[in-house]
Order: sequence, then structure tokens, then C-alpha cells
Amino acid sequence: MALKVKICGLTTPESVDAAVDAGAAYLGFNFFPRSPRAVTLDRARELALAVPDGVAKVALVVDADDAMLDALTDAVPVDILQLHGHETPERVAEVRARYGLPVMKVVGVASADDLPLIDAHARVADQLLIDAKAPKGAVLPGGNGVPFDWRLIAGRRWPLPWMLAGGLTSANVAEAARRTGARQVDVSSGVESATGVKDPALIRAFIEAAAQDDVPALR
Ligand SMILES: O=C(O)c1ccccc1NCC(=O)[C@H](O)[C@H](O)COP(=O)(O)O
Repeated sequence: MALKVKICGLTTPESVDAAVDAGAAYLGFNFFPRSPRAVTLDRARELALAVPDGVAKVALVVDADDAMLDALTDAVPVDILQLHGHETPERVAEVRARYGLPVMKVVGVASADDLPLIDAHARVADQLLIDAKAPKGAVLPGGNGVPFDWRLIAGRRWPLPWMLAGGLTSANVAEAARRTGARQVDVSSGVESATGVKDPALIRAFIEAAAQDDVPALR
């Protein structure tokens, strides 16, 4: 069965249309001000209103306070909040309760020491996004286009939906899914022609490659 795909960091109507037409299940809008993929609330609202029913609109925030989340959820019709910072399990639970929206918590992985945090968030979040931890000195906490060692999570399962991210491209997405057992994948840099510039042809190629994943997971 085809993998469910999230295209993250969309900033233009053209890239939203390309992702929707190609069959993306989730579209990510980035509200981290320092990101080259950041959108304003007005821009995000305009983009989100054009998304058809059945495609989930995901708001990516980094250690956002309630004021920021109040403004975001008032202005933009989003379906899922993606917490991409150092939010604790307690903060995840608080955000879920306050906004009544599903929360996808991101956990960065670089070594086996990072795995217990996945289990902690699995108890409170609605979804997990298992991403590469940002390299030392990186300016951005995500969207760095680097994979992590997939063997770290091979064979592991969690009792909630989860996505794999980090350095995925049309060339490696099917293998990444086979190696990890992921049924959902997230991509940003791998569908860009330059940092922050989504390429419709790369979006289509990625989603086509994710649809080819009909090989059982390697154990
Ligand atoms: O993409 C960004 O600029 C970004 C900035 C701050 C926090 C998170 C960010 N991206 C998060 C994502 O969901 C990416 O899709 C994920 O990290 C994978 O990125 P990539 O390795 O570039 O495919």
C-alpha cells in the first residue's frame, strides 16, 4: 500500500496545488520565524483555505507559547499542530487540551539515547514524527535534509500513527520505509530546487516513489 506523504514547508499556491494533485495526505505550513520556509498567518490562511477536504493541514511550530498558538489557531484553519521544539510531554498534553486539535510531536533521533523520549511522547501525542536530530551548529531544528541511522528504529512499533522524516528523497523513500516499517513519511528539502523553494516536479516524483512502496518491511 502507498505510503501516506506529508509535504512540509509549503509557501506558495503552486506548491500546494502540486502536492494536493500528486496525492499528499498532509500539507505542512511552517510558523518558525527563522525558517526559510516560514509563512505569515495571512499567507497561511490564504493557502489553507484552498486545500480540499481530506487533506490535513499541519501547522509546524517550535516551542510556541499560548499567545502564538491562540493567534495561529484563530487565523488559520489547521487540522493538526506539529510541535517541533523542546516541548515536554506535559506541554503536549496541555496544547491538546487547550486547542482541541490533534498534536503531532516531533522527536529528533541521532542515537539510541534519544529513543526513550519517543516512548514518553507516545503516551500523550496523537501522532509522532521521528526526524533526524539537527546537526550540531545547525540554525534550524528541522528541515536540514539529513537522514539518521534508520537501524535505530528498525522493528520498533508505537501504539499511534507515526511518520519518518529526515533527508528523504524520491531515491531513498521506499528503502527508508522498508528499513524502518514507516507507513507515513515527511519531506521538505528533498522536494526543493533551492532552500525554501519547493519544486512541483520533485513533489510529484517523491509522491510517486512513495506510492511504489509495496514491499514488506525488512526485519
Ligand atoms: O523546515 C524547516 O525550515 C524547519 C524549521 C524549523 C523547524 C522544523 C523545520 N522543518 C521540519 C519538518 O517537518 C521537515 O519536513 C523535517 O524536518 C524533514 O526535513 P528534511 O530533512 O529537509 O526533509
